[in-house]
Amino acid sequence: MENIKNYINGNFHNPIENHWIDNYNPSNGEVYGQIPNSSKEDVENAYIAAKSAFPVWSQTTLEERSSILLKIADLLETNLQRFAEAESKDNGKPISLAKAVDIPRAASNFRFFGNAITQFASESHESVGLQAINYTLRQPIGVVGCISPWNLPLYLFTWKIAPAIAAGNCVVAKPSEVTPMTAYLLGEICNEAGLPKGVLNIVHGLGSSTGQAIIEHEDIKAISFTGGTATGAHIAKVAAPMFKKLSLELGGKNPNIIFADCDYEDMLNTTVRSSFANQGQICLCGSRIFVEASIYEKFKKDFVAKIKALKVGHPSEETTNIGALVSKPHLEKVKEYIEIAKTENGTILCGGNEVTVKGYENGYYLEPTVIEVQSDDCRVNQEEIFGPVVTIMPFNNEDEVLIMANKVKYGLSATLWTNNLKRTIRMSNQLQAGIVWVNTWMMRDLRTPFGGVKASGVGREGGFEALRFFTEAKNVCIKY
Ligand SMILES: NC(=O)C1=CN([C@@H]2O[C@H](COP(=O)(O)OP(=O)(O)OC[C@H]3O[C@@H](n4cnc5c(N)ncnc54)[C@H](O)[C@@H]3O)[C@@H](O)[C@H]2O)C=CC1
Ligand SMILES: O=C(O)/C=C/C=C(\O)C(=O)O
Repeated sequence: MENIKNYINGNFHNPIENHWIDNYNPSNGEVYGQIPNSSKEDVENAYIAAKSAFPVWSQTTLEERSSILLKIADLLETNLQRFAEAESKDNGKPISLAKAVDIPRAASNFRFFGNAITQFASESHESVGLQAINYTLRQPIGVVGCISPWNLPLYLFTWKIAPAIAAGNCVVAKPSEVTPMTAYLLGEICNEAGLPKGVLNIVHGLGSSTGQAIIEHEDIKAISFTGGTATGAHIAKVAAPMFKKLSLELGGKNPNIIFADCDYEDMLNTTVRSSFANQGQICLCGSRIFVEASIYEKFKKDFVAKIKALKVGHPSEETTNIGALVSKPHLEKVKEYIEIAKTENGTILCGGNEVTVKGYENGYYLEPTVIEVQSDDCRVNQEEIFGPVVTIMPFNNEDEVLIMANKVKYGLSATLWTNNLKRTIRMSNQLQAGIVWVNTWMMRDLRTPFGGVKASGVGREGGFEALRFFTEAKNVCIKY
């Protein structure tokens, strides 16, 4: 059994109340370890450690902070294989993906913010004619909370932690209870890199107990959260009366809009990825595919052929394209949507069934599923499924597809395939999304603002936006 512990003040602890949760391996459905279900007292201990570390950490020079973050990045890279294996086992994702994307990006998060903090500057304003000068300080907030989901476990956990500590805060962090393993391993790396005790504290447990204790804590002054929209709404409700700073990165139901004038092969290969990467469990996946009518039948045939060729298999096999879904309840949720599609006159063009992988019969495997829908209003086209399921339907013109693209409650990302420059600009201006990719998908430059509009969230992560979130601006006005 691979049991894990809380990381508080640089040490590893069992939960005070000795409550534990089973940790499942999605590839075979077996319990392979236990994780703490931490209580309010554990969160309080984490908070006390963070609070004690803050006076020194917040005054540590930028060079010193930077060098520790860069060391963590190096150590993650040195331990790539171990972390990738752990991520794949905990989450069900193909090990090839964890090795190529998840763990390298976690290292990049630390390296990026280790460098960014040395370039972060604030503004000054000369009040001309009033003989005064203003300068703005950007001071760390204090103790902040970081709560992350299960789909990109270490990738998203570190996307929050790295800017928080780079900016001089101390952190109480909680990874998803469904995928806690790499966050646990990160504690060891932080100690080895020389991160002072208490700067980062990691408490494990359920959202309703451990997570709730973090968001309810009066002195945890900011919460950075990625996860479901309903959870985000709940966090906003709890945090608002305490005037906490909030960054909420929530769900998506992103349109992938394909015009006939695109580079067809590039579009086709990228659309396979944007539909099914990570078993479709990325908030940025293009789960609603709209195709210009003149190429619809050709696209349908070519796309379905490519999807049928994807290999669903054990995550440890290098040839696997689609691994296991993260949990049994999640598999059941996704299957339910496939049934809903049938009642809505959707046509299952391929997939739709569970897959039995030899030797791993109890794993949570599902075929990548393409559903042709009759209308953009149906539930499978409106609700976040967050699994290997996409819908496709044709459109006739730009105005029509723009209306359909925007007619959902979400507004995270949109992908546009076209070589028409004027159309690109027109549509990018009007798409209701925080991120628009044109002729690409999930190309990430960590300096850019990242986040959504409408029910996809509040605030932006990435680059200096994240450093601004994790600091308070204080203006100083001096009359001379
Ligand atoms: N990145 C994204 O956009 C994600 C979207 N989702 C969507 O949300 C749906 C539900 O998935 P869940 O695993 O239930 O996501 P969730 O939103 O419940 O979990 C995300 C994180 O929030 C924590 N959490 C839950 N309740 C909390 C509370 N009351 N206070 C503080 N923290 C809390 C969880 O423990 C986890 O660490 C998915 O089916 C999917 O549609 C889920 C995960 C990631
Ligand atoms: O690349 C990023 O910074 C983020 C990617 C994905 C998510 O945030 C998500 O799936 O929640």
